[in-house]
Amino acid sequence: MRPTPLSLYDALRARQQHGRKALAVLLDPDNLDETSLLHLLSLSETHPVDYFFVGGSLVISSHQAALITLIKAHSDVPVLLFPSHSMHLDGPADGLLLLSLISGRNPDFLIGQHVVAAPRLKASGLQLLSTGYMLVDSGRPTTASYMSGTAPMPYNKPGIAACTALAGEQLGLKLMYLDGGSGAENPVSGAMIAAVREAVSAPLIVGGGLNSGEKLYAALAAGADVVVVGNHIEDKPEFLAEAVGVVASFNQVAASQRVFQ
Ligand SMILES: CC(C)=CCC/C(C)=C/CC/C(C)=C/CC/C(C)=C/COP(=O)(O)OP(=O)(O)O
Ligand SMILES: O=P(O)(O)OC[C@@H](O)CO
Ligand SMILES: [Mg+2]
Repeated sequence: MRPTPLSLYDALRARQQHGRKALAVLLDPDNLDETSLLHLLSLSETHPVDYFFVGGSLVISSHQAALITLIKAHSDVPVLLFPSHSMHLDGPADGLLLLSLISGRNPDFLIGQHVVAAPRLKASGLQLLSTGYMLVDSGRPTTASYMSGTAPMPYNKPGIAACTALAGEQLGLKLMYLDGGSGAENPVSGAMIAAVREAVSAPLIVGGGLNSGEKLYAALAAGADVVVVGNHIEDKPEFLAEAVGVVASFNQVAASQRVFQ
């Protein structure tokens, strides 16, 4: 009998327990046409990624569902919706990051959108991954903080991020996401990632402005379990090879260290 596949959450936990890091590529439907998506999917056959996240702060285009259908036709990589609004739920994805914006104090993004979306989410059959979403000041205003009407957490206050994540975990959120925001000038600091890592046991996703191998490596070394790259792969799809290489080499070194322990 074939074993039942692990749920998305159990697979993330299993990875984390084995010290295996993951790369998620963020696809923004507003910045992606079918030709560029097919190019990226063909690159990802040679350089396998772990997750596709799909989302953007507006989603003006109406082809999100068609893009996800195209991914599903060409790839087995799990697709997770990364919605900025309860309206952005279309497409045959595998799961959804059910974000509660715990760095902010806007009730609509803490619980309001979720109330509106709840019946549709229940009917969708999507695997829901409740996620404490934290926006961090990255040097300039970001679309996500503007659109959500919330102030990001100060860049140099790891303690605030740690207590925010801890409170989120105590409330039952299963994943944590530290985000410097799309195209962040400065990615979230290693000190903040390490403080959150220390405070909670939930798998930790980190993104925003990770546009070089060194920045990806630093986020992983500080304790990120999943690193997310959006803009830089949109601009330079060839960066996918380097990003995949950084995560793979990190995993290899970690595995060989375990053998010699
Ligand atoms: C309950 C449901 C279904 C949704 C909750 C929605 C919440 C709480 C969202 C959190 C706040 C927010 C605005 C998150 C943004 C997430 C996102 C898709 C970011 C990626 O978009 P960017 O790449 O930053 O945007 P642009 O490329 O458009 O600048
Ligand atoms: O587009 P970038 O800067 O890679 O950011 C990815 C994501 O974390 C933004 O929400
Ligand atoms: Mg974007």
